[in-house]
Amino acid sequence: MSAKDTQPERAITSLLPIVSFIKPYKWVAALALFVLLVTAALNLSIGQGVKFVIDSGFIAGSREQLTQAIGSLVILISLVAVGTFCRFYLMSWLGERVSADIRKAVFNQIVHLHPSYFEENRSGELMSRLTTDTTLLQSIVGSSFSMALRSSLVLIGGLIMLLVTNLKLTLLVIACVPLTLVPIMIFGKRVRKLSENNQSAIADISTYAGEIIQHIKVVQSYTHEEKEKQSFGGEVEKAFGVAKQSIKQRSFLIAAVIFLTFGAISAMLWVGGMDVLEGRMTGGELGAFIFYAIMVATSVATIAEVYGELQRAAGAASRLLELLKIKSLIQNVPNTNEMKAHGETAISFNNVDFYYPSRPDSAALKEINLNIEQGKIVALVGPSGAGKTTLFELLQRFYDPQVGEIECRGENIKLLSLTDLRHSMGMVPQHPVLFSSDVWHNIRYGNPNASDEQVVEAAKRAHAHDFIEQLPEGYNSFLGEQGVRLSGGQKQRIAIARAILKDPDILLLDEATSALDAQSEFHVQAALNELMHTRTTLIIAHRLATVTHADLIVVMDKGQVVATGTHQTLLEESRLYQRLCELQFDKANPAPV
Ligand SMILES: Nc1ncnc2c1ncn2[C@@H]1O[C@H](COP(=O)(O)OP(=O)(O)OP(=O)(O)O)[C@@H](O)[C@H]1O
Repeated sequence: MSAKDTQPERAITSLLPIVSFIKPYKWVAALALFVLLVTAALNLSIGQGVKFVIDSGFIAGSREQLTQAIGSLVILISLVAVGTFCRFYLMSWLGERVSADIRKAVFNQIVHLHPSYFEENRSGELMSRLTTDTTLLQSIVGSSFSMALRSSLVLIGGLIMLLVTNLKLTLLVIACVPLTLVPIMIFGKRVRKLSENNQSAIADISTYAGEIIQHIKVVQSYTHEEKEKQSFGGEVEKAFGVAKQSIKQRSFLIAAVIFLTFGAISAMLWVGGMDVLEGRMTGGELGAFIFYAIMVATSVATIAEVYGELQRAAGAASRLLELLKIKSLIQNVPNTNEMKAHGETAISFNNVDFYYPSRPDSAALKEINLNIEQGKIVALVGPSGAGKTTLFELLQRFYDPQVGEIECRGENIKLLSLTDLRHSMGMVPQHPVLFSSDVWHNIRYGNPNASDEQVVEAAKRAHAHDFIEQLPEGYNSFLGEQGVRLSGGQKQRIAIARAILKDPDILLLDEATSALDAQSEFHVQAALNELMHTRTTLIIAHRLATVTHADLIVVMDKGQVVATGTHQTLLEESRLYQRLCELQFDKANPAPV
């Protein structure tokens, strides 16, 4: 979201929905508010203590009364200290608790969102919402809000006490209040706008750095280090520029408030001092008055400072709540149907047209009609960009087609529960994803309830057990980002073991054996054969040699199915298939007939 999208009037009110996150802890919040009220009252009563100390102690010249007055003051201050401890603890606890809950809610929301959402929104920006934005809210609930409330209470109480103590001086103070409010309004608004720009500039930085770190080898092999340093430097400087403007406005805000409030106090001291000299008020009254005036001034200053923070948090809150409001485009229907027991047709595509949301004008799939029988091996072949992967994406309901329907065992997949549908399918992608965790975790991802024995058994069937045993710590070795490096074929076999453990009815293979050497290919192919056994299998075949024995080969081109048949029939009937074969097979390596 850009700063432009946020309407100024949404400022503080956009924090309101946070209340629903505080609700579960309403007793903690109520107790914290009660303590806050009591300490604010106690704070104010210190002023009376000051008056008592001056008038009864110093002016009256009585040692006894001075001791008594100081004693009461110490008790008061002790109570304030205890109250402050409780307030601080409860409020901070609430802040941490609420931000933890918001973080969880945001993450829970993100994992269910439709994949196309992530194409439109950069991961760096989402990360910054999870971390920076929630941290801002934590400081709001945990401290800024209580500071604002406490200061408001002290401000009101202080003004009342001022009125009680001396009307004329109070009017002087009150006349100065609008003077302090004007800069708060002007600068506060600017601060809020700039802070939002700042947030999104920081999100840009982290996205940029994340991408470079992820692709560091490409950067180094093209020797683009200097260029990337410059570009990143540019991004950082841009963020600094925005931050600088924001700092300037905030500094102006604070300086103006301090100057104006303390200027007013000086004026008041002068007027009050004159009154004491002329006997119109006691020294204690002036002491108490100054005490209250300082409290009022600091409250106004605190509110001014916190107001800017509240505005920043309002931006964060509106971004987070916007994210929480997004409905996944892929949803379960209210009453999902049970997936039928095995039928003759495992999967069928009926007149399916599909356009990616980012390319609404060009069909990625057009008029797809396809029947895939139970237990058969079906290969999808065709030039790059033909729509093979897209077919897999639709099957798993990462996207829904705009026209036509897809059936799984005779049931429209939109009417099945997403969990049942995805449970029935196992995907082995071309570039398997490993998590930064050990081998156990990575294989067990296919079935979190699997025992160690079952994991090892799956690894053996995937021809992965031997190389896993040779890793530095065997099955306990860390894979993924920070872990040991695995070869493409090894990663593929871990992914196959994962799929074996999932034991799906329908297997989706994005075959990647073309990238492997003969030895790895042999192992991966053997593992795949083990996996395909007794299942309905769809293979995206990049190398025709591996699928010549498929029960059905589907030839795709430009989003359409242009021919279907066996290797032999297609060799006779499909020009495109012939051409693909000619490109891949030669005399030394002839096509099987
Ligand atoms: N997320 C996406 N958003 C927009 N267009 C996409 C997206 N993914 C794929 N496409 C486009 O859809 C078309 C089909 O792509 P798809 O990945 O299904 O082809 P493919 O046959 O699997 O190709 P390859 O063999 O190279 O993997 C292509 O034109 C591609 O550019």
